[in-house]
Amino acid sequence: MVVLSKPAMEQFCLVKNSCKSTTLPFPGVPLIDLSKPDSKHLLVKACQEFGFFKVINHGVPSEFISKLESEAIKFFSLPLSEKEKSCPPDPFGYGNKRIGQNGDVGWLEYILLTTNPEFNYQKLQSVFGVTPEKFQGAVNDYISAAKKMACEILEQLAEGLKIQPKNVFSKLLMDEQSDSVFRLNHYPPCPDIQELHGRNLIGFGEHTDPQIISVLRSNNTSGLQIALKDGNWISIPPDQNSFFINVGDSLQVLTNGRFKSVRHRVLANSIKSRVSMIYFGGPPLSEKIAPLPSLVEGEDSLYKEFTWFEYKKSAYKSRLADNRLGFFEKIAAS
Ligand SMILES: C=C1C[C@]23C[C@@]1(O)CC[C@H]2[C@@]12CC[C@H](O)[C@@](C)(C(=O)O1)[C@H]2[C@@H]3C(=O)O
Ligand SMILES: O=C(O)CCC(=O)C(=O)O
Ligand SMILES: [Fe+2]
Repeated sequence: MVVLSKPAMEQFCLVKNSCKSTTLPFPGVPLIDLSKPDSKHLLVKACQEFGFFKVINHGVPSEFISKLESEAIKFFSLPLSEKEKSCPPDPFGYGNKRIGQNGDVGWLEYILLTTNPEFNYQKLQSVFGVTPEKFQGAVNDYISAAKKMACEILEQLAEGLKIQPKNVFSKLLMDEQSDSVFRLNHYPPCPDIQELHGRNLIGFGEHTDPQIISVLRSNNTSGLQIALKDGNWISIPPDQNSFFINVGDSLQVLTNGRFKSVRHRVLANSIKSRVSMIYFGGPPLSEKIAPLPSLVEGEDSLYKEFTWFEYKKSAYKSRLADNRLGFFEKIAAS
C-alpha cells in the first residue's frame, strides 16, 4: 500500500467538497441509443446543452474492450522501476503523475500514444522493452472501433444540424493525416484520501479536450466529473458497457460555439483503481479550423481562423485548467 506523508500529498491538487460540488448521481446526463432513428436530434441537443453524453448500442465489440483492458492492467501492474525506465512521455510514452510539460500533476499513471500504428510500434517497443504484438493488436483493434463510432456520431451530428456533406466533421478523423491521440489512464486507489477531511484528491485536473471529439470508456470505478454551465461539478456514475463522449474545443469552434467543449476532471478513489481508455479524434495538423459558413449565417464568427497545428502548439504550452480557446476568440467590436 502506498502511504503518502502530508507534504507529499500536498504536491497534488486537492479540491474542497464544497456545497457547489455534488456527489449525487446526476440524472440529467443524456443517454443516447445510436441505433434509434431520432438519435441525431438528441445528439445535437446534448452537444448544445452539456458537450457531454453517454452512448449505448455503440457497435464497439466487447472483446476489443476486454482485451485492451486486460493488456493495460498487465502493464500497469509491472513494478514502477520497470515502467519508469521504459519511455518518459515526449508527450507520447509512459507517464506517471506528471501531465503535460507545464507543471500539472495528478494521481495517475498513463500511456499516451498517437493513432498511427507504425509510430506506436516503435514507441511501444521502447515502453515494453520487447515487441508488444498482443498489446499493439489490442490497441489497433480498439482504436479502429472507437474511431468508427466517433465518425458515426459526427455524421449524425452533421445531419442533425442539417449541414452538408454529412462527412464534414468525420472526414477530419478519417483523413490519413488525422492527428488523433489515444490514452490509457490508470488511477491507483489512494487510501490516504480518508485523511483529507472532506477534500478530494485530483486524479486528472479540470480541463477541456482540445480535439474535435473524445470517446471515453472506463471500468466500473467512479471519479469522472463534468462541470455544468453554472460551474457546478456533477459526478458521472461509471458504466463499463457504455461510452462517454466529450465535445472538444475544435468542434466548439467549427460550430461557432453552438456545441460546447465540456470541462471535466477525475477524482481519485480511496478503494478501487480506475482504468480508462480515451480516443481523441483530431484533424490533420494543416487543417484550418474556423466556424462552418453555414453555421455563421446571420451571426458573427466568434473565432479567428487557425490551423490545428497552431492550436495544438499553443495548447501544449498551456496548463491543464487554462481556457485555451481564449487566444482565438474574436473580440466583439464595441
Ligand atoms: C497540460 C497539458 C496536458 C495536455 C497538453 C497540455 O499542455 C494541455 C492539454 C492537455 C490534454 C488534455 C486532453 C488529452 O488528455 C491530451 C492528450 C491533449 O491532447 O490535451 C492532454 C495533453 C497531454 O497530456 O499531453
Ligand atoms: O481518465 C478519465 O476518465 C478522463 C481523462 C481525461 O479527461 C483525459 O485524459 O483527457
Ligand atoms: Fe479529458
